[in-house]
Amino acid sequence: MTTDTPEAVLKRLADLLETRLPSRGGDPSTSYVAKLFSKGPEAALKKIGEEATELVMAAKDGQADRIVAEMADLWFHCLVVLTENGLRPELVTAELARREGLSGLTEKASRTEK
Ligand SMILES: N=c1c2ncn([C@@H]3O[C@H](COP(=O)(O)OP(=O)(O)OP(=O)(O)O)[C@@H](O)[C@H]3O)c2ncn1[C@@H]1O[C@H](COP(=O)(O)O)[C@@H](O)[C@H]1O
Repeated sequence: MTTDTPEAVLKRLADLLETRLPSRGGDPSTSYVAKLFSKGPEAALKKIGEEATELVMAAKDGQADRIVAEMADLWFHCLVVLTENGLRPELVTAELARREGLSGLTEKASRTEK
């Protein structure tokens, strides 16, 4: 298992995904990610739907190794979508950090009060 922090892994992968963008010369003939980008934004969104469904099935079966593998596929394709939109995983971890200590129930109540 890697000793990197999860954030370091996500940042490194995001850096790599950016090099696969058409604007950075990503080559669909040698790169899965460049090929996905070349198909347009719908392609990665479709993969997210597929991977989410596979994760649900793995979790229902309670198989730890499949849950981890399917979650990795899902996170990976979510990173692809972030990259396509010019966004970074640091924005997502910052948003999660911002929510720390704020109960989902409290947050929901504040929304319905508005
Ligand atoms: N982490 C991943 C990663 N996880 C999953 N995948 C690919 O995502 C796809 C998952 O789709 P499926 O399980 O549905 O398999 P499939 O039927 O072959 O997929 P499709 O052809 O239907 O899309 C597979 O092709 C996996 O190989 C990934 N491909 C790449 N990466 C990372 O992205 C980097 C850049 O990849 P390339 O752009 O290919 O060099 C790599 O070095 C890795 O770090």
